[in-house]
Amino acid sequence: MSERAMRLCDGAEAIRGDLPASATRTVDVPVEAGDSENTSVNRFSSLLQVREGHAAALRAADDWVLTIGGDCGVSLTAVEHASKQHPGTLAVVWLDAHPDLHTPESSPSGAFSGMVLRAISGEGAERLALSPAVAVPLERVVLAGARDIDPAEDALIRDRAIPVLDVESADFAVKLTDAVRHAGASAVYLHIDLDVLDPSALSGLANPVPFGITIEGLTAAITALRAQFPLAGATIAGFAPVSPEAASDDLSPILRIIGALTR
Ligand SMILES: NC(=[NH2+])NCCC[C@H](N)C(=O)O
Repeated sequence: MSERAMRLCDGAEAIRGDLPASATRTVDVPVEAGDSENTSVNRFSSLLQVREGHAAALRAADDWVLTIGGDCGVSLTAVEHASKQHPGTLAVVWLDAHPDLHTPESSPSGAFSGMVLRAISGEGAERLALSPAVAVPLERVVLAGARDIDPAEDALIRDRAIPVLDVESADFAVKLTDAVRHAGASAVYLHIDLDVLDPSALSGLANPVPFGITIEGLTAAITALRAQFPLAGATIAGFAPVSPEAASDDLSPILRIIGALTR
């Protein structure tokens, strides 16, 4: 396993340790890197395998589900599940330093984590992109906190007029609820890559990007959204602590985010 993958596993495990065991299910991720199967997507075979295990775990759920990653890729199957409960009316709010809007062809890295939102919209990566019945089209996507944007993503954002909200703006929470309402959604899926946070808020970020949101700003935005829209599901991804000690220092801010989602 790569060092990055190991840190993401340790991070998920650390969060799990603080959650009620009866409400938690674990989806195993293969330790071997997996094969690209002649696609331009790294670890393609492993992604399909995790997708299957994740879908099976979600089928057993009878309420909305909080998926803890891992990297952002976990939102693919999680949003698919939520979209089945809200066909044609789900909005996705992508709180992330990255838009993750690549196709395999435009991706600079081949990492699926940089393609997952495009796949959720039903475009891009073949055999991973959601089918038309459950895809959430880009008209119902709101980006918040994206500030590490590749040129191909920037072109798509302009071309399809996808809203990109500045998390440092004083009325961020109001702009966010307005944007979701404008998308005509009746329920919202909240994807949170922890790198949406300012690097000063959390030490366990794989790729910290300056000028992110504070914990207070993030929890206030979550609370504002939940006051106006039913939550269809949520993801917390990208927790990559360098050591178990470092992980425990970060748990209190992460538990505050989980509190805002569930309380
Ligand atoms: N959500 C994330 N951490 N995404 C990382 C994506 C980085 C870069 N844009 C890529 O596609 O490789």
